[in-house]
Amino acid sequence: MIKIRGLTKRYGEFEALKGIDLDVAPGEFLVVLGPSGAGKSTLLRCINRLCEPTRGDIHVDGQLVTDDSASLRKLRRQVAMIFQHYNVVPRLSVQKNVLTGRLGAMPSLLSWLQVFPRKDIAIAHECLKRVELDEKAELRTDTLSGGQKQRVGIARALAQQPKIILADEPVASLDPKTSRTVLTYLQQASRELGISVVCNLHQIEYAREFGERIVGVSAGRVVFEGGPDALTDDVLHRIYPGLDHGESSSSPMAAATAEPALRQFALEEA
Ligand SMILES: Nc1ncnc2c1ncn2[C@@H]1O[C@H](COP(=O)(O)OP(=O)(O)OP(=O)(O)O)[C@@H](O)[C@H]1O
Repeated sequence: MIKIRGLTKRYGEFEALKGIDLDVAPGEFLVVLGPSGAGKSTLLRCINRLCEPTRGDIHVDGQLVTDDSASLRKLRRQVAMIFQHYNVVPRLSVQKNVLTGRLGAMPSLLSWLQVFPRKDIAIAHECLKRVELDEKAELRTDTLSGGQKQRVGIARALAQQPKIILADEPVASLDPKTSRTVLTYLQQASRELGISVVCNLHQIEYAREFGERIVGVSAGRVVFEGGPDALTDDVLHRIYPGLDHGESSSSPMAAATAEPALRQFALEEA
């Protein structure tokens, strides 16, 4: 479904991606795991052309993606995005937020007027059912919890009826129980609808639990590719260089797993 060859991205003199080769199969749930600054977001942003690759080719569903407008329009219809901070419109209802996922498929006058055909309202309702939020459709989105907002984010992505969902740290702002719930909805949608998911994560235990395949990225390179069982301590050292056995009384794996919690703590302190 996605074929990436020789993907390089430079920001000025700095090379954030250093020749990535990667394939994602139809319906696959792929987790991209790596430390902060490894290049995970840049990789997703290059796939959906939010940022322009410096070198390399990306094929989506057999078509080479280029920067011409027809190619980009097609890409935007096929690829949906889920963000760490949900990117919902707080004052809009839950249903309206989900309906924004339909805008790209609607005639431009209707989308400009934000008049949604009955068919699109039915699709939004169906997507809300998938994440068990249909009863909250009429509520303002800012009345929801973080986990519920991310479920709205998933429903909005599904409403787009995409072939691919790119999820950039979708649970980084959520507690562990809510994170599992959110990832489970995403996993179910991928399985039942055959959508390929590329999901950036920091948390090793979620990568193991939800990833059918895991790609480890470190300093802009793919340093590991394999199933969850192959994610050994040695592999974790490759993905998280500098992680040393003496750093923690527990295993390196636990130390790496703790990283997002530490980051969250730092944020709360800030
Ligand atoms: N617009 C930009 N301009 C300059 N440098 C950038 C830009 N975006 C990202 N970078 C740099 O590229 C590197 C990779 O960043 P990226 O956000 O892709 O990493 P990441 O693995 O997603 O990290 P995190 O998990 O913290 O989001 C980092 O060193 C970052 O500072």
